[in-house]
Amino acid sequence: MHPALSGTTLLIYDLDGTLVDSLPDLAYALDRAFEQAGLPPPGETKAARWIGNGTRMLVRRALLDAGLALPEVEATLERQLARFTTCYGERVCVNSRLYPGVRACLEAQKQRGIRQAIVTNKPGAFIAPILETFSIDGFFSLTLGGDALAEKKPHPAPLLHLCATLDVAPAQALMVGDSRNDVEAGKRAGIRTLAVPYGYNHGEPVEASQPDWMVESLDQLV
Ligand SMILES: O=C(O)COP(=O)(O)O
Ligand SMILES: [Mg+2]
Repeated sequence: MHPALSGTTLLIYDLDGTLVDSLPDLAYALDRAFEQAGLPPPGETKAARWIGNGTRMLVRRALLDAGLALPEVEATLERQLARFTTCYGERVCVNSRLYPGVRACLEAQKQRGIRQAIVTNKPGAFIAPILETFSIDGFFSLTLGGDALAEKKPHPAPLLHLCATLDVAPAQALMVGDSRNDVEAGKRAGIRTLAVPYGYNHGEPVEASQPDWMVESLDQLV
């Protein structure tokens, strides 16, 4: 058994970039929303660097990249976010994929009796359609979206809220994520952290955040 699992009674997964490669559908929706606004579609490569702090931040970063001045960004942000939300809602999980090893990892923890949960910065409404598409919704005791609380990762509040709700001490939980937001949130919550290198971390290696462990894929937790 991987050493990160010893003493662990709750695995908290990040969603985008950790369990699911959601970039194709996120980028598609962003491109369509920008076309509707008469702006150039940013494309997948750029979108990959902007994912991680929720959809409002994704759209905000894209508007800034399109060359809009700050007051213009602030003035159009809500309308552009609404366009994006509609486009994404229509096609949440068409070209998204589960990463290799995810299903086996979920099965293995279930067998071990380790509870599993999701804390994502993406809005909660999008979680269920994605989990249902891959038939993995039954593995999780609880899921928490980025709009559930006032604070998002890297703030520790969502992780602490989840632990309190499930009555698990932070020291018995393990945060599994792809980005500095996950590692920082875990550290600030007193939760051990494990990171995967294949997701979206603003174009930087997640090792720089010094997670307690790195694994190439979640197969290593089987
Ligand atoms: O929607 C995002 O920006 C990222 O979501 P995540 O927290 O699941 O990586
Ligand atoms: Mg992520």
